[in-house]
Amino acid sequence: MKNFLNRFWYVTQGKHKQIMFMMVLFIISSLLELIGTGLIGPFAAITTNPDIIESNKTLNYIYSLSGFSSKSSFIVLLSLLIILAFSIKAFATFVSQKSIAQFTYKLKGDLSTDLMKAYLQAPYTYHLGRNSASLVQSIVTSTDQFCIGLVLSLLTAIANSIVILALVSLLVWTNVFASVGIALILLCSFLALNPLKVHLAKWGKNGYDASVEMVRVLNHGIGGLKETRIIGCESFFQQEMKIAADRYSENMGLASGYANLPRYFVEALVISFLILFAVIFLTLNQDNSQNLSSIFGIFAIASIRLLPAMGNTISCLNVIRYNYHSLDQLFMEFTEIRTALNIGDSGATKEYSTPSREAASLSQHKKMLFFDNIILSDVSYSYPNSNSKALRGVSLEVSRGSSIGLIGKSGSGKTTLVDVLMGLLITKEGNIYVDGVSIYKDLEAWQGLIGYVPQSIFLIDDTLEKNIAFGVPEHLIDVDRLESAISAAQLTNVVNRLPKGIHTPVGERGVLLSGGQRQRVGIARALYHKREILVFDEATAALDKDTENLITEATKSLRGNKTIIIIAHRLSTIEHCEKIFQLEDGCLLKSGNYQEIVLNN
Ligand SMILES: Nc1ncnc2c1ncn2[C@@H]1O[C@H](COP(=O)(O)OP(=O)(O)OP(=O)(O)O)[C@@H](O)[C@H]1O
Repeated sequence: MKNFLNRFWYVTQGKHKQIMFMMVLFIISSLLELIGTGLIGPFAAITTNPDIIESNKTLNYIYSLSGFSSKSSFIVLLSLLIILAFSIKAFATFVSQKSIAQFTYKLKGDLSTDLMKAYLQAPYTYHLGRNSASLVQSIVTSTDQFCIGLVLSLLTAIANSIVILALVSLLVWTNVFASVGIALILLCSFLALNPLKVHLAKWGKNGYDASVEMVRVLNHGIGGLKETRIIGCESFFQQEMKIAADRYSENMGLASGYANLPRYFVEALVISFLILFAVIFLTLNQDNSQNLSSIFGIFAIASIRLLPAMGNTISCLNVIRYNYHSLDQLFMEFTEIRTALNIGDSGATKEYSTPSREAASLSQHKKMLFFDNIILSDVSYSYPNSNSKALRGVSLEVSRGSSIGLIGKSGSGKTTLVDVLMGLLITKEGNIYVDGVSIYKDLEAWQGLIGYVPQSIFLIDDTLEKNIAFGVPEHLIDVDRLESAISAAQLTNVVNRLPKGIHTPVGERGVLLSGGQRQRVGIARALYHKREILVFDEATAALDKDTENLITEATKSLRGNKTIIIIAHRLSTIEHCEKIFQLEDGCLLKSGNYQEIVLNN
């Protein structure tokens, strides 16, 4: 329980005041419920026999205080009080229920946004070890299960518990025997049904895992649709989806089906007890039917409100149980990410300011001064999950405005070197200087200088314009800058041929564009954001000769203006580079111009 509360408090940081406010609302509505229900019993007794007003001490005292001269006027007052209490109670309950609903849905929105922000800020190595399906599940499903399943149920259970407590106090005051009987029934039911909670938690967790699996299978099968079609392995993914979906439906079906069992069980027992109690009371107190009608008045109302409240609370507790893992999941996500953010990348010891990515537009990134050169000094790097070094003591210099090529066998460390250079991976050994200043002094400003064109460009399912001005809100897109980026990336003809020009949607992951066009969109994107340093990661490896030439032309035209770093498999793409660095097994093997490195070998 303590563990649950600690985690709950941790995950709902910043919402505690609202939770307290709702608690106060629940208490007020419960007190009104108590007053209203408490008045029904005496009211029933008085209407049956008005003489009770004089014979009952309390009623007689209130009657004399009220100053009414007739009992019928007093009964009218009593009925008005009851109507008033129930009306105010109905309003207070409505307000509290509304606040619960608004609070939980707002909480879901806030948690999803916080998670997204945290994932975006998390070190790159954090993502190397995570499956994107599990991140999607955390943002979409865990927050849903936590807020709608757990928090909503918890608040409803607390609200109901306050009502139950108030009504039970009323019952105890009315008839101890009946109340003790109900309490015993509840205790026995709890003990009998307790083992169910273990199963509910297990079913809930299995259902969640199965839904993560479903997203993973979907990503694999549909994400790689071309390969899936050509290889003809649709049935494999269908089968995988069926297994995950069956597991999901079986577990979630059991969890939600059995969550209501205790409710119906307890309701049946309490009703049976009340009927038996009435029969026994009548048999033993034949002469005291007025007292019985008063007791029954209270019991009837209490049953109308108490039984649903009890049943609802029990159901809520069970819903909490099968959604409990979502609290664990979110707690783990937030602690892991916060730890990762605090220690930086793979426990890096360098001090640097954590990039804050809150700028509305990437083009408004602050930038580091860069007039002279970039120097990598004795840089080594090991991936967190690996014992061997992917880079070993690499030192090199890149002058401003120059074009350099990185070559080497597969696995020699080219991508790692570029990732370290871009500040995605943080070195533990060595340093990187820009005009003599370490990039780790201000990584965000350093990254503000870099444009990255990977082999496989990530395109969003939106217009060409938004793909080029990636991350910039539509109303802030600079049309002139967009046009010159399109022209420099040799995309003008492509745009002219598109039915809606730059406003043409490119399809999911750019399926409506060819490989070479996608590549050039990547270049235009880097240019739009006015990056000084352009990094091409095997940008031309998968293209035909003509398209490759077009792209090489585009990069050539940038010579002198931009500093260009190209990872290349095709040596023809780096012919125009001033300097070529060859890597082998994480070390810099040699460097020189194209003649020295390529032609002479
Ligand atoms: N995420 C990772 N975790 C652990 N080791 C990795 C990771 N990524 C790469 N490596 C290892 O680091 C070394 C360098 O890999 P890198 O991708 O930088 O080579 P590369 O020269 O770019 O290869 P390619 O030309 O095939 O892309 C390889 O031994 C590789 O196995």
